[in-house]
Amino acid sequence: MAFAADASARIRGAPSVLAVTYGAGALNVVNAIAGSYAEKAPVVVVSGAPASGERTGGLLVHHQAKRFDSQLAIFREITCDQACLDDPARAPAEVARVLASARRLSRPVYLEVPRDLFDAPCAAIARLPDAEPDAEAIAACADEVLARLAAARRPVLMVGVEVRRFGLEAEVARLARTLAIPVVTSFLGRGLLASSDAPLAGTYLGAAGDGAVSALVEESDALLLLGVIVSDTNFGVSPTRVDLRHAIHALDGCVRLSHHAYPDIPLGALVTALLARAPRLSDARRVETAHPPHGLADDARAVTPVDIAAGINDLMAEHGRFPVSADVGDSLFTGLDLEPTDYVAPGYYATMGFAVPAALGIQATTGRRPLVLVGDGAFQMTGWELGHCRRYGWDPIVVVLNNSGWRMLSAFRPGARYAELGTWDFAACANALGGRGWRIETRHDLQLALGSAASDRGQFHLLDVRLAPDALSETLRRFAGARAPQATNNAI
Ligand SMILES: Cc1ncc(Cc2c([C@H](C)O)sc(CCOP(=O)(O)OP(=O)(O)O)c2C)c(N)n1
Repeated sequence: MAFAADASARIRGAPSVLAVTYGAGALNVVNAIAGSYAEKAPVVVVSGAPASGERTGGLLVHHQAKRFDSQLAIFREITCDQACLDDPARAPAEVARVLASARRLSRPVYLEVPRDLFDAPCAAIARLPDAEPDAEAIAACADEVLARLAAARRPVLMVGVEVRRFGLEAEVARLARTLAIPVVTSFLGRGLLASSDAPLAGTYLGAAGDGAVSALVEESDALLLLGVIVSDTNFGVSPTRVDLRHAIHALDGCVRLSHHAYPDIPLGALVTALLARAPRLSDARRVETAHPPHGLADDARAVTPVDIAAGINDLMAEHGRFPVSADVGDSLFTGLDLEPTDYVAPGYYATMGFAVPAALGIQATTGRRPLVLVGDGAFQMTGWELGHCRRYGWDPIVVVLNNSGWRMLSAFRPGARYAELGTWDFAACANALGGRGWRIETRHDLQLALGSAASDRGQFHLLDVRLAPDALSETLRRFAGARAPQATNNAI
């Protein structure tokens, strides 16, 4: 359920809490929290630990892997702040410090509580005030950024995940409108500014994306990256296409310009300073990008990923926007063909198993009915969490892209036998888990199942969509084509 806590933090834009048991529980969430760290989801991990006296009793304690502090050492690597609350007198200040780090950096944190101290009395925990940034440094930084943009012939703004994590979308849309320079989103920032009138040109996917958007970014002589994680997936597998020496990169509270940097510049303070002095630099208009697919055909033809996107877009046009959680593999790329909606997906850390528990976290903490896009391989890992739905009244609509294998891997290495999974009958399993299962063979089946699921509340619906092994999304085809011929096993 660590993915559930992660998705809840993402979609609410606020920290979530994950309580785990020492050892087997805490170490079981390491992969998910590593993904939270990589993609800046502020999850507060609270773990039990051996009682103070047990550490000197001479016995190994059940769940202990190596040393008593091995777990803390592991979580130091995947959280931005930590505390072991073994002294009630110091605990309030330590918890306040750790929670302030989670808010300031939008990254996971770790609290460990010896089991004999869980109900030890201690003083109230005061919320630490946000640190005051240096106004002079921020002004100097904003002036230099704007001077760079004004001197450029082709300035471009790219917005990324931190704009969402720090709730800056409205301010950044205003900044984009004021500067009137072209704006694109990174892969992880997809959906940002979608409902604004900012001069948005689309989502940058490098060699795998829209050629006009890629040209805008790659030919820019002043690329302002606001809150963008510079990774291979965000830069379309080919970082060499973008010369970051000409870029201005604001991430993790630091602004880098070519070969120098301004430390301690919170993104919100930078955006405010830019807004206060931004001139109109161009006359860019919103670019009408290719409209997401609609109009799922009602016929007996086999389903393809673009049909799934069209069917979901039709459904949202009729029933309103669902929050969507997508897993890695072609689910992630099919999600790019959806109309803009709240969308959580591990687009950079790219772990499998995220989407189903993420959907449960969304419904548990927002009350909204989610829609899930997940491959058969990823469903095999965590799809069984759907068994919790009946007890809590959750009713996600789960679309399984069942192509009988790890198609994202075989797209890069055709014929790889390790990618073959056989065909599992997830529809039959759904009924046993307390939901309604649909075996989808044709586009008619898909249209019927989506409409029925949307009209039936109170139970989850699992649409087991049978796809041909070579039925890939256009984006995955381009991604696979974009990689060098000696593609590695690890797709992204
Ligand atoms: C926990 C885990 N293990 C392995 C991987 C590597 C991997 C991918 C990453 C990206 O390297 S994509 C992928 C296949 C996913 O199969 P499925 O869910 O059926 O989706 P599809 O058939 O659409 O590919 C794997 C195994 C991963 N991302 N996460």
